[in-house]
Amino acid sequence: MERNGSAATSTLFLDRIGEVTVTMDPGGFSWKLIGPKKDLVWFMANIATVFHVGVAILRFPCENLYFAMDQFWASCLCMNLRLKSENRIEFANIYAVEFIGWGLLEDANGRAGSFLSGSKLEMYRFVVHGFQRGRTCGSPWTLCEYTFGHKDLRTCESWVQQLIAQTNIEAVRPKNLLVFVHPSCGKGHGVKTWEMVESMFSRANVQTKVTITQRARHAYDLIASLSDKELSSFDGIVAVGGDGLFNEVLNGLLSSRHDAPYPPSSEELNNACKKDQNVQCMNNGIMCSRPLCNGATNMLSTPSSGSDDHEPLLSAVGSITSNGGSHDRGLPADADTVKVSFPNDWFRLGLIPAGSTDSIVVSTTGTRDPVTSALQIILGKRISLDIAQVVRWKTSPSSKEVPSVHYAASFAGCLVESLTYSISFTYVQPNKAPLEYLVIARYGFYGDVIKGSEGYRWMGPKRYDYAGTMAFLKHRSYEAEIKFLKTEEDVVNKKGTQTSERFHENLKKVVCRANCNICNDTNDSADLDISNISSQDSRWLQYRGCFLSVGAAVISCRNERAPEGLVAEAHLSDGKLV
Ligand SMILES: Nc1ncnc2c1ncn2[C@@H]1O[C@H](COP(=O)(O)OP(=O)(O)OP(=O)(O)O)[C@@H](O)[C@H]1O
Repeated sequence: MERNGSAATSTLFLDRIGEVTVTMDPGGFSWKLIGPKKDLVWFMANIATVFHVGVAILRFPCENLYFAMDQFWASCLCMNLRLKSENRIEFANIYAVEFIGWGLLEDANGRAGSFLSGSKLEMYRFVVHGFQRGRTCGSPWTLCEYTFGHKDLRTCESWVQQLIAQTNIEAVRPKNLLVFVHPSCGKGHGVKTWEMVESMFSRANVQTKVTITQRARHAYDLIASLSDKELSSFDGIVAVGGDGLFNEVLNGLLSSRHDAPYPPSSEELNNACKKDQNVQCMNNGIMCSRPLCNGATNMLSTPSSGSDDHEPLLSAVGSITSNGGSHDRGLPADADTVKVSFPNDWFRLGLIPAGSTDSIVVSTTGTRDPVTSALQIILGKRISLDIAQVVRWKTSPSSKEVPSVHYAASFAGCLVESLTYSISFTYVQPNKAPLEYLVIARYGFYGDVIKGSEGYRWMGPKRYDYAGTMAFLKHRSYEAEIKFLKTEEDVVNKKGTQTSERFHENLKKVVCRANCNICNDTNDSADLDISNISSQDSRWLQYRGCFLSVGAAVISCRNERAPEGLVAEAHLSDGKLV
């Protein structure tokens, strides 16, 4: 390899193209065909184009000859296009570089042994595995590869080393991942989906420890039972499946490792209300005289490193504390003393879509493509993902009030059961939300649809349509009271309406058709009782009534700074979180 300033140059052989001059610069590398061969190939390619069109028009009578010529012209035409468009690749578009040893390369005509060079093309070879990004944001990425060769082993090794070093500069790529594959997700293609992308991980030297799940909560149990030492030996966890498997992974990870305080229970809220004379209790007296969820508003709200990509998948949640020492990820050499907690900015979560709806993947990558997601995981792309913490305070007369905590990246559904629960739903917004999210905790219709759909998994994704129709035909409504905290800096949608205003407007449209207790008890003839909870803090609104579904939702818009620490509470009668 020769050096010319910051650029390195070599003469290599490019498979199916010929001898090329390859030049590496700070952003990528490019190649040019050498000498007369280029002209010859260009000449042949252009002649081929003309003949191909001509032969197609005349419908040459001899079919075999026509076919042979057709193949030849087509390959020349294809090469013509490749020569024009693919003579440079950026380091950012390379996901693996592999040395593959001594062997044959093909010449420009696809033969091992060239009529152009007259020699057998055997040499040391390395493959550059790259990809082309979709032309529009949200279109899938496609794989491409280039095999280069040289008779000198050292030249090849030197190129491989330099290319690997360059491709690792842009982002810290994961080296060791824990993978969970749900075999019966979506249309039952979980394992096939993993097999499709598995070789990409091995090519890129990413170790994977794969578990095919045997049952629901398998991933949850395994992750929750990992010691800190075991967990810290991985750079992240990848789910191959749908939103449900991802949420299982998320909950297994955060259940014991997310230390933020819970939002206050309804009991605490009541007490706080009573103590504070200055605060006026309204409706059922549920109110708060102090800022709600101080601790919880810090959860997962650590500012993202500023390196959030705009097309990525991986989430930066979690933190690690240690007693000093370091290796490449900042973990101590003596990992026995490692304590893994969240949030931190090294542990990643990844999702390769194979589910029925794949809403998390679509909302983060913009496309539902396993190859694109696998590439983004390998490249170490990151994005902060909004996570909702839902705390259920069990308030049945016979039981103590025990908080049960769930985390949701898409939505959390609740099932109606005989016990009465009070649920505090806390939504915490990361400081920066570069993509569009809708995070919802719902009770009612959606919970029933999800429960109903599980029995029809054999239908594949259509089970949701079926279960949805059945739930709709039952025509239930669900009683609830919701408290909603408006934010200082509310999200304004494209039409200029604020999220909370729209929420308010939507609620006013709800008409009680179920003759429910809450609406019957309401003195006002309006279907819903919508009031400010506190005259002191007009940001709190309370809604009482019956709903098709109950939830709290925030949409953070692409490239807009979203409100921080938005908190909503839903006190549900007869709800069980699923
Ligand atoms: N081997 C398994 N057998 C049965 N259920 C499983 C298994 N592995 C995981 N599960 C459960 O199946 C649920 C749904 O899985 P997943 O989300 O992967 O697929 P999906 O429901 O088809 O997709 P989506 O959530 O996108 O609609 C998960 O919540 C998980 O708990």
